[in-house]
Order: sequence, then structure tokens, then C-alpha cells
Amino acid sequence: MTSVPLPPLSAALAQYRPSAAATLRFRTPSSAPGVSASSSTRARRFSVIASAREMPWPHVLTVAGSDSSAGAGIQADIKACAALGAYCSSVITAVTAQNTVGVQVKTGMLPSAGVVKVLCESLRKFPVKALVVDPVMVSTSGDTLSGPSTLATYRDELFSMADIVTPNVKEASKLLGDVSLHTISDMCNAAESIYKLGPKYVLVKGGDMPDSSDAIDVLFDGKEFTELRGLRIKTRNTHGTGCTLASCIAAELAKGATMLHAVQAAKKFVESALYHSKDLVIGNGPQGPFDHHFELKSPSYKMGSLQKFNPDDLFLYAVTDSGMNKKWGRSIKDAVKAAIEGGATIVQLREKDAETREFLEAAKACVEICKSSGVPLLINDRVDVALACDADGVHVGQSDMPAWEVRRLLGPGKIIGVSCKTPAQAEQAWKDGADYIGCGGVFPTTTKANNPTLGFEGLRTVCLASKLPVVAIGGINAGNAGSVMELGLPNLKGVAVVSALFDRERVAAETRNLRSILMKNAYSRS
Ligand SMILES: Cc1ncc(COP(=O)(O)OP(=O)(O)O)c(N)n1
Ligand SMILES: Cc1ncsc1CCOP(=O)(O)O
Ligand SMILES: [Mg+2]
Repeated sequence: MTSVPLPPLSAALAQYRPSAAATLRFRTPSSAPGVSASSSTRARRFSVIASAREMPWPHVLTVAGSDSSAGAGIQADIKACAALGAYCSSVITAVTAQNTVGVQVKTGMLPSAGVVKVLCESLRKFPVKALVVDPVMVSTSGDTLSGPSTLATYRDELFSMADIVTPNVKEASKLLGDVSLHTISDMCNAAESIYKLGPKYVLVKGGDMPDSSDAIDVLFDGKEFTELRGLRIKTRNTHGTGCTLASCIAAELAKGATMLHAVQAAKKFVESALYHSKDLVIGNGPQGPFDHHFELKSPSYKMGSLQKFNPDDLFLYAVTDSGMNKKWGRSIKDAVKAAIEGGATIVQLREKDAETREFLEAAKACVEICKSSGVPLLINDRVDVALACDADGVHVGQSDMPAWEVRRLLGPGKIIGVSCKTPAQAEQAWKDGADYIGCGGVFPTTTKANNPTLGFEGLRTVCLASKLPVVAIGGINAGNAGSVMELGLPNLKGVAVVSALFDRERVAAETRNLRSILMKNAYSRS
């Protein structure tokens, strides 16, 4: 047990304006099961409940001991407040060591060389499944948090035990003797140099790099550099992004993810949290914290699902074509209504010839129809139209706006589909933050000019390489849809069709028929 002095209390309390409603709450001590009550766990714990009057978010300051097993103490206070929608800041009065087993380890600020050495000794004695080292040396606000001897111990002892080390550019620079890092190529060189210190992976985080509209991180595994692009969210609320990213990586590894997946998922979480917290106001400083529990507030969470996109929605993907619908005397709106009536599970408005204003009006009407039926509506190519009508997402091809740029414009909550014909394109779509890929033409088609036919082999190659769910497209109809699904490719979720639905007289009946063919196939596979 280590006792810590209380100057943080005055700093924490300085966040609060004097308020008649502020109260001091006294709680009796509790001790964790299986832990003998030490003087620290017996320490009295206080919580100051501050008025929410001048804060847009309810805010609790807890003054309590830290429980390393996180079941009680300050960690429980923080989780409890978060669950109830209050923000919790903390002053740690005592540090206790309590038991847990089978953990992945993530390190944060290690304030002295002695602490790093103790950690290394313990890790040698008790090896862990995965070790994530966040070398907290320079805070996002630019403050130096550890001295030269700590830095040397990190380099000489801790890094060689790590599965991944996650410095930001300032930390990478410090670790390498204050080299200057200005470009992606500098970040790659830095990752390579840090890799030589012994970790299995190095992630150099470029969030602090100036002059970029993206947050680009570089992951190095000793052989390959992977550039991971994320959105740069304009917000002051970036306090704790590094800690959160490292914790998310550890959590994903604990769930069994590969390193690349863990890092990608962690980046997505941080990006989404920043996006949803960009307008929060907590405290008066130049930097604020963000909301880790943003998903609790989303309407889809309240409806019992956390997913913005369900890959199973790709089952029967209806893609419109105004030329065809005009030919049969239908408006876009009536065509969409009929497809949904027949059982389409997702709709894309692919209106190549429509005037922008006319297209937007039709899109707004279709958004209403799709919303009321719970069917996602995507817009082909036109990010501007998707934004204006608040569609669920956009589908883009290889010559359209890049998916990462679409993601930057639409934010993390929208669905992005990308057309891919090769494994390399599928890999890029995944890195760019797409949700699914469309792969085709599987069969010859006259709907899209100059579109090479991939055949089953091309589809299979892309599906097997893709980390994203896939929908097959191109020349698919009631006569051949079954054979596409019979390929039994695990991430092939469905078929996308244009002419088989819309170049027909009776859209609802055609959709129903195709759906029943797909259903038969789905049942025979399960
Ligand atoms: C589901 C789906 N997959 C592929 C495409 C084709 O998109 P793209 O390559 O951009 O070609 P256009 O449709 O824009 O001509 C798609 N639209 N939908
Ligand atoms: C948009 C598109 N992308 C690849 S093939 C294709 C056209 C699909 O139309 P159809 O279903 O009529 O063959
Ligand atoms: Mg396109």
C-alpha cells in the first residue's frame, strides 16, 4: 500500500464553482471479498456531489482509495457514476493491491525508473498473455511526465516484454533522443527504430501531427507498415485518448482479436467516442475529457441493439435505376415502396441521370419510407445528397470519393459500402473504415457499362480475403441467385440486384420471389 498526498484534491475541487447545492457525502468503508482489510481499504471515503447547475453534465468528485481489482474503490465509483449518466472525477487517497487472475496487462503512467523495474520483475515472475505498453511520457497537452532514467528503463527493460508499444509522436521522438517527426515516413522510421528495442508491434500515433485532416497512425510488425487512417474530430475533448486507445487494444486482445484487428477496433472506439463527445463541456480548461459511454445514449442502444449496421441486412439489396423505373411508369418512391413490400432488406438509390434537386426530393421521401419500415437506405456516389437527406449511408466505387474521405464527412454512425474486385481493394476498404463491400459483376450485365465480369472464382477470391461482409452484384436474378449463395462463402451475406427487380413490371412480386429463393438457400445451409 502506498499513501499519496492530497494536493490533487484542491486541483479537482477547483473545477467546481461554489454552489449552495454542493454536498459532502460520507460513506462507510467496504472491503473487497477475499482481501483482508488493510488500513487503506479501511480509509474513509468521501464523495463531493457538485451541483449540475453550471455544468451541462452531472459531475461527481469521488475522494477514495484505488482498488487494483476494480471491483470496489475509486474504480467502482467511476463505473457507477458512468452507468447513471454522471461524470466522475477522482482524488485517490490510498492505493491498494487486490487480487484478480488471468488478465491482459496494459501499462499507463509509470512515474519512476523504480516502478518500471518492479513491474518488469513482476512480469518476469508472472508472465501475462499480452502486454500493451502505453509509454506515457508526454501528455496530449505537451507536459513531460517522466524523466530520463524512467525513459532508459522503459527502453532497456520493459519494451522487450511488450506485445505492443503505443507512443504518440512526441513520445516516439523522446524515446529516440528527440528526433523530429513531421511526416508519415518519419513515423515509419520511428516505428522501425522502436521495434528494434524488442516489442512485437509498434503503433506510432499521429493524432498530434499538424496539417492533416486525418488522424493517421502507423503500425509496424517488424516486416510491414500499416497506415491506419481515422477521422480527426474537431474537439477540445481529447483528454485521455491515449490511455483509452491502449486500454481498448488490451480489451480486444483479451477477447481474442489479432493485433491488427485490436488496433483497428480501438481506433474506431476512440474516434466514435470523440465524435459523440465533441460538444461536451466538462471543466474550463483548454482540454476536456470525453464520454466513453456514448453508446448508452444512442437510439439503437435504447432499442436493444448497439449496431449501426447489421451485415445480415445485405441479404436482399435492392439498387434502384430511374431509367428502368421511368420505363415502367414508376417514381423512385413507388419503386422503393414496392421493393420493401416484397422484402428487400436494404435499399440503395442509384440515380445516375437525376437532377440534384429532383434526386434530393425523392431521396427525402425514400428516407421516410425506409425509416418507417426499419430498412437502411444508402445513396450511390452522392455524399452531398446523403448528408442532405440524412440517409443511412453511401455506396462508393473505386473511382468515386475514397471511403476514408466519405467516413470523414459522414461520421462514424453511417454505413459505408465500397465496390471491390480484388483482395487489395477489399483490404483498403477495411482500412478506410468501410462497413461492407460489394463485389461483382458476378455475371455479365448491361446495367453497368464496361464492368468486367469476375465470375464465381473472382467472387470467392475477394470474399476469402475480405475482413468485411460482402454482397454479390452483377447480373443476379431469380434464376442464378441460389447458385451464388450455394458457394457457401462465410462472409457472403446476400445479393444486390438492379434489373431483376426494377426492369420488371411487378417490383414487389419479383422481390418476394427472389427473397423466397434466397431464404430456401439460407435454410438449406443452416
Ligand atoms: C452494393 C453495390 N455494389 C457495387 C456497386 C457498384 O458501385 P460503383 O462501382 O461505384 O459503380 P456505380 O454503381 O456507381 O456505377 C453498387 N452500386 N452497389
Ligand atoms: C452497379 C453494378 N456494379 C457492379 S455490376 C452492377 C450492375 C448490377 O445490375 P444488375 O443487377 O441489373 O446486373
Ligand atoms: Mg459509384
